[in-house]
Formats: sequence, C-alpha cells, structure tokens
Amino acid sequence: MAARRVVVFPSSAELGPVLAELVSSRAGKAIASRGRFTLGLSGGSLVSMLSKELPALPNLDCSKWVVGFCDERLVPSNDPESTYGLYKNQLFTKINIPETAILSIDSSLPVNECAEDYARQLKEVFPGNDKPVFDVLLLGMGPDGHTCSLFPGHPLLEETARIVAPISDSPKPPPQRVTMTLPVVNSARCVVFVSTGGSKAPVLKEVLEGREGPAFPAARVLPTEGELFWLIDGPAAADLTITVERPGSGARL
Ligand SMILES: O=C1O[C@H](COP(=O)(O)O)[C@@H](O)[C@H](O)[C@H]1O
Repeated sequence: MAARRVVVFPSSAELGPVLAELVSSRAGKAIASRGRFTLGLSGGSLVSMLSKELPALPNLDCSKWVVGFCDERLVPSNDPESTYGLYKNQLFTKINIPETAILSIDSSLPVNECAEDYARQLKEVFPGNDKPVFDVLLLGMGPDGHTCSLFPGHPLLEETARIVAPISDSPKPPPQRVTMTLPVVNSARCVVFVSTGGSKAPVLKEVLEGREGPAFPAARVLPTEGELFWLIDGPAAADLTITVERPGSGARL
C-alpha cells in the first residue's frame, strides 16, 4: 500500500489550484505513458471547485481524457441533484473533453439495470481488466464518513464481485443511486480526497486518526498500489493531531 499524504491548506481558495495542478500533472503522465487519462469525478462540493479551477489552468488540453463518475444519483440529467448535469453545465462546457469520452448513467433505467449498464460502459473502457484502473479518482466525504455512495454500516461496503452497485436506500437523498465499489476505488493509480469546511472536522479526525476508522467508508479507501492524498482546508483539519504537510503557495504534489 502506498503512503498516505495528508495536505492541509489555509482555505479552499489555496487548495483548489493545487488540486487542479495535481489532476493536470497526473493527466500529462498518463497520456505520455498510456495515450489517455482516465478520471473519476464525485459530486457534492467538488463540482464547483473543479469547475472553477480546471478551466483556469493555462493550455489545458482534455482531448485525451476519459471521464466517469464515482457515483451518481438516479435522477434525470436536468435534475439539480444530477452530478452529471452539474458538471455538464459548470465544467464540460469550458474544457474540451470529447462528448463521447464522458461516461454517464442511463437514468431512465431501473436502478439495478442502471448499475449493470454503467458497469458495462466501464468494462468497455477498460477491456481485459477484471476491474477498471482509473488514473485518478476524485472523492469527497460526507460528515457521516460516506464516500461515493458507500454509507456507514451499509452491506455494499462488503461488495467484492461487482464493480458498480445499485443502492436504493441511500440515507442521503436521493435514495436511488449507483456507485463504484471499494475494489474499484482501491485499484486506482491515484485517489484524491477533498474535504473542506468545519462540519467535516470531527469525522476527519476519526477517519485519519481514530481506532474506529474502518467503520467509516472513507477510511476503507486504501489504494492497493496507487497514491492516496487527503487535501483538506484549515477548518476541516482543526481537530487533527497527526503530522500533516502544509505546503506554501504554488506547491505541486
Ligand atoms: O452525496 C454525495 O456526497 C459526497 C460528499 O459530498 P460533499 O458535498 O460533502 O463533498 C460526494 O462525494 C458524492 O459524490 C455525492 O454523491
């Protein structure tokens, strides 16, 4: 397992540009060695941060990017809860990811079929692999410690066979969602959590320092071989006592 890097920024204003630069640097390396960059996006607070920071990078070329979603809510793409819909309006109009390289769920399907259909799309993009190996997965964490649509105490945390699973009883609305499973998340070459705001401080302490850590889905994200970053702002890091990195401005990770 690769070493975990916990990196604390004074505020999300300093964190955002470093996140964008991290994505861009891993994209450059992936394209140089494999001819494309595969990125998994999460919803929630990440949407606005990425939509602000990625288009601000000079000369960003996304023509060789393939983008999927770490989880998605089973709602039409024009519903305000649709993660795809938010990125479509806020980010995809500003950067040149080919439309055909954006994998999205078919929200007209019942949730089980929707998960199977999304798994099939992922298998097409990663032929020959038993699990997709994304270059970068960007994850958020809710105040309850959930990540993707993997919630504390939910049986989906034990899923080992499927790469994408349906969930019909999400404690956070909307109840029907599809989510990548932990084996896929932990196969990625690089996983980056972004956690900001004081509401995340208690759970962040548990996830990064607590003995009860594995009870929280986010604490079970431990890439087998890939890099693991936790990018946190000052308010979210307020309760941490572990040693963290505090980079200066213009830092690159
Ligand atoms: O419901 C969800 O929440 C998590 C965390 O969101 P945040 O706003 O607390 O950062 C998000 O990562 C996930 O994609 C989303 O479906």
